[in-house]
Amino acid sequence: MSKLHISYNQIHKLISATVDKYQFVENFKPDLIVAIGGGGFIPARILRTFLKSASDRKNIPIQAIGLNLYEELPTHQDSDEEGVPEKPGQVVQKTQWLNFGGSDSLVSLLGRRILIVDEVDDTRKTLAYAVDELRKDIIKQEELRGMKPGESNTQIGIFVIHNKNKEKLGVLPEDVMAHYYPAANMDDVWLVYPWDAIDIDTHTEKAENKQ
Ligand SMILES: O=P(O)(O)OC[C@H]1O[C@H](OP(=O)(O)OP(=O)(O)O)[C@H](O)[C@@H]1O
Ligand SMILES: Nc1nc2[nH]cnc2c(=O)[nH]1
Repeated sequence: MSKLHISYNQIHKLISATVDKYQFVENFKPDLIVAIGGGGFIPARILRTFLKSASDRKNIPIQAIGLNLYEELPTHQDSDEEGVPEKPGQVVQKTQWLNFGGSDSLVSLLGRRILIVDEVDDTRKTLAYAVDELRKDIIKQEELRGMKPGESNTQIGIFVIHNKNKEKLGVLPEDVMAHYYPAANMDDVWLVYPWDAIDIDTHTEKAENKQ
């Protein structure tokens, strides 16, 4: 599978341009970011900078969840190659989730405009899983408050740096797709992100040369 290196600068500028392009501070008005780790953490933090600057409001809180689908492919032991493509596993593994519901609850989801952030939408399995689980939590919280499902009018939107143009294995509900904001739409190549680089200078050079 061919690869494309992406630099920190390219990511930063893409995120900035996307906030302007979709005007989603005005259109979606996110008030809670849920970052899918590990790849969603750095984009979420950069995005928060531009959301704050566009809305002139205080920082939007970022909550973290951990989901894992991809497995490393075996490489030669003496290989020092970076950014080796991985293959998707069968099921998404939940390694970390939101803390809510009990008396020690940290996050109320009800009535929020939740923006899920990840770096890449590939097969879409991870995003579909995240939305599904989040919706279950919203319904649980509504039940706890004696509300019917959907009564709290909690909204979910999605921001990704890269969406790959390909057949998707995961399906997102229509109301979520209405607030789906990819910074860039890409061919189906393996994207090598700067946080996976061992040698960041070589990585950045390749990214600048569109390699
Ligand atoms: O659209 P999909 O095919 O579901 O792939 C997208 C997911 O794959 C990567 O996660 P990974 O499982 O590699 O975990 P990581 O973020 O910790 O690297 C990436 O961060 C997305 O969450
Ligand atoms: N780094 C990286 N992780 C992924 N997870 C799913 N697709 C990709 C990709 O193209 N690059």
